[in-house]
Amino acid sequence: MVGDGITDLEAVQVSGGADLFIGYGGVVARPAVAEQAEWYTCDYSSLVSALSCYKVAVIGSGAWACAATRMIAQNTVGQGETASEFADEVRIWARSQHEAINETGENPVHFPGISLGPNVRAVASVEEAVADADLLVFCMPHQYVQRVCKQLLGKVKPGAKAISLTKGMRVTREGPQLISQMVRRSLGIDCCVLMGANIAEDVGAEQVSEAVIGYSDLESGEVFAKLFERPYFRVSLLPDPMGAELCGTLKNIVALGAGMVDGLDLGPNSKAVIIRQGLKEMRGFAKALFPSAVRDDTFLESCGVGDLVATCIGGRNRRVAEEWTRAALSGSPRSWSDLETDLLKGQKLQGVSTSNEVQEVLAARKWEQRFPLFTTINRIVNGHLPPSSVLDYKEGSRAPLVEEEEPLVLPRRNGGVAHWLQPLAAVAAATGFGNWE
Ligand SMILES: NC(=O)C1=CN([C@@H]2O[C@H](COP(=O)(O)OP(=O)(O)OC[C@H]3O[C@@H](n4cnc5c(N)ncnc54)[C@H](O)[C@@H]3O)[C@@H](O)[C@H]2O)C=CC1
Ligand SMILES: O=C(CO)COP(=O)(O)O
Repeated sequence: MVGDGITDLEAVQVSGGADLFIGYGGVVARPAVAEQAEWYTCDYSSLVSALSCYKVAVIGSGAWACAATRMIAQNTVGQGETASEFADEVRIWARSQHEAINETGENPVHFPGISLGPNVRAVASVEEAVADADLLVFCMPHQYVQRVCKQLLGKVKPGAKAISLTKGMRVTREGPQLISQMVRRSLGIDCCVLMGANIAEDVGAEQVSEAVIGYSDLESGEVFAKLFERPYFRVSLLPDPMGAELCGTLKNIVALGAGMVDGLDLGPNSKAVIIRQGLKEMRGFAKALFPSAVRDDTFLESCGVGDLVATCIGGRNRRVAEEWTRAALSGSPRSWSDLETDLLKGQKLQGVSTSNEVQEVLAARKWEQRFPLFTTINRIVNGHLPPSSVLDYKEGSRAPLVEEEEPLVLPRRNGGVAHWLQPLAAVAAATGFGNWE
């Protein structure tokens, strides 16, 4: 309800009345109305543009979701009052941490010690988060996105735009499906991607970082670039959304290989072998899936070589794979899920399930030997080869897959029967990684 009289104020009723009263003082200015109205304006054009400014919802509240929310909130704070492009408030869907975020301003579990911003409001329900939002920022571990999309069917504002910060993919009966494709298909809205070398804690500490926004619709890409760009966060637009998203997804597999190299106590030369071959297979896989869409240059951007290097040096996939390798070599193997719980404290490991998903595609298309590093990492992850095989990836990709009970003949360099691989395979098989919710 918009009005200028005291009786107009009374139109707001809990049941059956107006939800909100906007006081208008452009013709007659009444002090009592100005005082009691939830929102008061004397200027019609600022009212119209304030009503039409973009409302933002972030779906997810993990480490990267919190760092992203913080950047967005820095860009939108105070904008609503000056009737600019974005509404001041940023809503974040936080399943279990909403009360803590609203009370303390930070997520004490996933992103402790970093304030998200005074204009951030956390909600417990994803439906409430997206209710009247124009810009939806999807940022959650990839295995949960499909379930959330199903929950949001019919709940998203028509004409809303989305962007996915999630790194991962799904394999359906029809073949691989990127997260942005899933959002686009299930919710019927445009979906860009933001990908880059973006370790959440470093972005939260405002260390200079860069990212690309992969877009199909330039107008959407430009809106999201304005939403994210900060002096410490450099955003460029890239007309190759699929290439960018596949880079972000596949580098998590390569980072597992880099962690294995660290667990084997090898140095930078050996890690460079993994990074170089990994980049080659990332490009090969992306171009094999989408030959006419994926561009070579994409792999030289922050989403490509940038993210690959950052994750192979400082990412969670690298860290967990290092510990997994050390445990395997010590003769007391630990499962991936056990290490995830222990080391990541509620954050999620994406590389193991992504490796299994990508391997499904490689097996279905008989591409295993075209992608020897991906294949070898997958066999190591599942306990069919020892971690030391990671650098012998050409041989590893040729090694026959064996049943868990059978003795395993190692690749030539190591020789002999891997007696310790049997418990390792059992531990790996018990991970449950690759299960979608
Ligand atoms: N953390 C990082 O440095 C970066 C992460 N990414 C990517 O962003 C995506 C999200 O990562 P983070 O925000 O770091 O999340 P995270 O790894 O910190 O995981 C915690 C999140 O998972 C959610 N979650 C846990 N169990 C759930 C369930 N059963 N159903 C629904 N949600 C559940 C939690 O609510 C929370 O939002 C991932 O795809 C990741 O690869 C991308 C760049 C950097
Ligand atoms: O994607 C990331 C950095 O860009 C983070 O990778 P991790 O999940 O391995 O930490």
